[in-house]
Amino acid sequence: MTTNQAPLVEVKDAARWFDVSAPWLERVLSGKPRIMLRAVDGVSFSINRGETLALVGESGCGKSTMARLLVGLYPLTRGEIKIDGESISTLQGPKGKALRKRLQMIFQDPYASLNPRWRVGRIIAEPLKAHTSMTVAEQDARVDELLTQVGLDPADKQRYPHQFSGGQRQRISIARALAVKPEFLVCDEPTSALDVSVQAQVLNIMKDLQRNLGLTYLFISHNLAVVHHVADRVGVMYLGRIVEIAERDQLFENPRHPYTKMLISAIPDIEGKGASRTPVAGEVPNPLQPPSGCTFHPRCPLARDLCKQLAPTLINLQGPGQTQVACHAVEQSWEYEATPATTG
Ligand SMILES: Nc1ncnc2c1ncn2[C@@H]1O[C@H](COP(=O)(O)OP(=O)(O)OP(=O)(O)O)[C@@H](O)[C@H]1O
Repeated sequence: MTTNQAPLVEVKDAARWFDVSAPWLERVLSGKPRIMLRAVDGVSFSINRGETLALVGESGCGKSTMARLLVGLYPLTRGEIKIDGESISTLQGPKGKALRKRLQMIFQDPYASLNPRWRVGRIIAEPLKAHTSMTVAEQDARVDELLTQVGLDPADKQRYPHQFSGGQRQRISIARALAVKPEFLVCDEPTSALDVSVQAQVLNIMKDLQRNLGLTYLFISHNLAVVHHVADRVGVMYLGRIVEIAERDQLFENPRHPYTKMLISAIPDIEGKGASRTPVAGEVPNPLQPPSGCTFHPRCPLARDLCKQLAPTLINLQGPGQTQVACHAVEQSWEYEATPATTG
C-alpha cells in the first residue's frame, strides 16, 4: 500500500562500520593496521506510511545491522535516518523519548527476548510502565486488549513464556511491541525460528495488525517465499549495499540484477508459479576483503572488465514500479533512464 504523503522512514547513505582490529597494544607492537568491517556501507531507501519494505539477501549482507540502525541500537558511522522528518540521532537524548515510542523491534527468537521469570501480563505491561502514565488498572485493560489483538486469551497474562508454543511466544512479543502504539515496526526474521505451518499464521496476524492499526514495517528475511507473502517493496542487499529495490511483483516477475535473479531462481515455488530451482552459486566473499569494483563480480555470469574496476551506483530503470538497480550490465542496456537514483 502506498500513499501520497511524505515517507515515514527516510534512510540516506547509511553506513555502519565495525572496528574489528586487534587490541590497541597488539597493533602498536606488531604494526598491524586498523581494520574496519563495512557491515552497511551507503544504503538509501524510504518507506511510505502503511507500507512493508522487505530487505533480503544471504547471511552476512548487513540486514540485521540495518535493522538495528533504524531503531537506534547502533549509531551510524555515516549518513542519516529520519522517522517522520525527525533524525534518529536524537533517540539517545532526552528529546528522544517520544520518538522511541514510535519505533519498536521484533526479534527472531521470541523466547530469548521474553523474560522467562515474568508472567506474560508483566512482560506486555513493561513498556506501558516505562512510556506512559497509565494506572495499573488501565495497564491491565490494555494488556487484555493487546492479547486479544494478537489472537490470544486475556487469561494468558497469568502464564509464563515457557507455557506457550513458539508461534504464541512470537504473538506475545508482537503484543509487547504494540503496547505503546508505535507507527513503525522493524521485524528481524520474525518467523524464521518457527515451524513452517506456524509461520503463515504469525505473518497473517502481522498483516491484519498492519491494516487495522496503519503500521509501517521494515521486514528482514533471508526467505524469499516469506517476503513474497508480506512485502509491498523489496530491497536486495549484497555485502552491505542495496543492489536492487523494486515493487514486489516487479522484483519477483522481472528481476534485473544478476544477484536478484540468482536468489529468485533458487526459490522452490512461489504460490504455485513453479519457478525452477537452481541453487545459489558461489559464496558471499569475506567482508573484510571485499572484491574490487562491483563486489558481486566474482559470482556474476555477466561480469566484464568494468565490473572488476568500478562499483556501480543505483540507477532508475524505465517502466513502471520505479525499479532501481546497481549493475553495469543493466546500465549499459536500453532500459536505463540516465538518472542516478536519489533514494533507494
Ligand atoms: N557487532 C559486530 N561486530 C563486528 N562485526 C559485526 C557485528 N555485527 C555484525 N557484524 C558483521 O557485519 C556483517 C553483516 O552482519 P549482519 O548480521 O548485519 O548480516 P545479516 O544479513 O543480518 O546476516 P544474518 O542473516 O546471518 O544475521 C557480517 O559480516 C557480520 O559478521
